[in-house]
Amino acid sequence: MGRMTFTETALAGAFVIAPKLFRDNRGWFARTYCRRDFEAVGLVADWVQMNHSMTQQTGAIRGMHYQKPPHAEIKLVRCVAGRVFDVIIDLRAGSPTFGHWFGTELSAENQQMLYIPKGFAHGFQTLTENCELIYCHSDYYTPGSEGAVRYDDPRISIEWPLPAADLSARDAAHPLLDPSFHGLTF
Ligand SMILES: Cc1cn([C@H]2C[C@H](O)[C@@H](COP(=O)(O)OP(=O)(O)O[C@H]3O[C@@H](C)C(=O)[C@@H](O)[C@H]3O)O2)c(=O)[nH]c1=O
Repeated sequence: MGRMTFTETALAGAFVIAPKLFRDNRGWFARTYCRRDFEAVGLVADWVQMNHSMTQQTGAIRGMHYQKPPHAEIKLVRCVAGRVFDVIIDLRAGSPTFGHWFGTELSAENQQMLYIPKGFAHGFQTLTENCELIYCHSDYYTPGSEGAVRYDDPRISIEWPLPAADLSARDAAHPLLDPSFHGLTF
């Protein structure tokens, strides 16, 4: 049976997932989600929405986004064209890694996915032109519940691989984290 491999990151509950590619003369086939396989490692999510984005320019950053409770969501992210540096920030109140970030390369070539639990902000920087990401979400898009951390917030200090380019006006203008912010509680 072709199982994907799950590797927990330094941020507990967040996993890099590598699907097994079944290669043959035509190309390959891969299972990208299986409730049974996910449940076997304790990951339980009911996906209610899927999103797809395309980002043209190399170096572009989208993020760092989350939805506030009660609309906090689990996300599963995969890159299906190009290469991105995908980043999450642990914003869970009381987490031993609160405020820490983790980044990993997701690409159409490595077909890896990032499983992002509730309580994390997420974003990415494109490493090539024309990057496409596909997301599964466990909650509905709820505009009034959006939260964000600015990509260059000094309290987090994400090391982006390239100079930042082509942010949305909204992403460029997120306020810095308030010193009184001690995380999201559920
Ligand atoms: C996320 C989202 C956006 N939209 C609309 C709002 C807006 O007019 C347009 C573009 O939205 P944004 O500028 O928020 O797109 P973007 O900056 O790509 O937002 C995404 O960023 C990455 C990092 C994530 O993690 C995603 O969950 C999502 O927040 O699409 C929806 O209708 N449904 C959705 O689920």
